[in-house]
Amino acid sequence: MKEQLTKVTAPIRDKRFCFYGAGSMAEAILRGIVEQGLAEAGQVSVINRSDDQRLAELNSRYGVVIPAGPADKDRFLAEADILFLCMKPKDAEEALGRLTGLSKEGQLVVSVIAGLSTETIERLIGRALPIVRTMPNTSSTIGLGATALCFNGQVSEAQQQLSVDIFQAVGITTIVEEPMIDSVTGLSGSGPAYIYYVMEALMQAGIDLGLSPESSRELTIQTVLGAASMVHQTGEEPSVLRRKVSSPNGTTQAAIEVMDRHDFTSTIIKAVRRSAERAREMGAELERSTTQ
Ligand SMILES: NC(=O)C1=CN([C@@H]2O[C@H](COP(=O)(O)OP(=O)(O)OC[C@H]3O[C@@H](n4cnc5c(N)ncnc54)[C@H](O)[C@@H]3O)[C@@H](O)[C@H]2O)C=CC1
Ligand SMILES: O=C(O)[C@@H]1CCC=N1
Repeated sequence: MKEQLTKVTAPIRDKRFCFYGAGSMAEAILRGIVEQGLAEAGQVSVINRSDDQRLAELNSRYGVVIPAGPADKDRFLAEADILFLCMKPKDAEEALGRLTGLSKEGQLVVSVIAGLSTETIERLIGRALPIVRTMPNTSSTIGLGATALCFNGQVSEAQQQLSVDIFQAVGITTIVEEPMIDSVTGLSGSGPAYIYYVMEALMQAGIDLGLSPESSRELTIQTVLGAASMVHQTGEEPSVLRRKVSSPNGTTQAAIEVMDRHDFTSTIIKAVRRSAERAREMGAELERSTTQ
């Protein structure tokens, strides 16, 4: 893996961005672009299938451009210099089919769709285009996202840098080879949900032990925030920090022994592997269903 440490340097003033799909990932990224000053809101358009209220909401929050009617949707798609594919995998075939005949030479396509390969995107659109496949996560919403990117052969160096700049506006970025995107999906794409799941369990445990729901919630949040920040700020390995919490024959050791007896580590590893495998399956299903 090659780390990308480049931070956003200059605003992009000469490009039009279009978000095709207006859900949580689209909002996370467009918010970063606008609020970090990477582009003016007037350079960013967003379209979805049918929920006009959702588009109005995005317009009022960030000032981004929304369509006045169906003709605008096609115009935004056709005129975009950078087109973000932000629909669910199940909607990709229909949505990408609409781009055939609309997409223009050299238009940069940036996909966040889990499982969908650059090759399948190119085939569904029906022409050779520069395509960036990414796997961000929902923490992009608050600028703490983790995004992996890979590029097909048509993406120029300037377009690679531009893509990195965009995702740097909402967190950290890493460039990987395309097969690794599925692994990233298993780790950091789905990862926030694993941590939320652990938090749900911790909160429940606190309540079971007699704490109020409010106290249990606050203590859980601060514990997770503090632990992640400790790893980040001290640079120490989690295993080292864990040992510092664990006194011999003390309370932490007693808890970890319970986790070990229930295969905590191997359960997490299996879960991440299954998520990555599911991403591959989803890609293969899409490939199969769209070539029949
Ligand atoms: N939610 C997450 O944690 C992550 C999601 N992803 C990927 O991001 C993509 C989007 O996910 P979410 O934002 O969570 O989904 P979402 O369900 O919140 O949003 C999907 C959007 O696509 C639009 N859409 C669907 N079909 C369309 C069509 N034919 N034309 C125009 N718009 C259409 C919908 O109207 C909706 O606005 C998915 O492919 C997912 O794999 C990637 C990383 C993390
Ligand atoms: O669950 C999913 O399929 C998407 C991809 C990564 C996170 N959420």
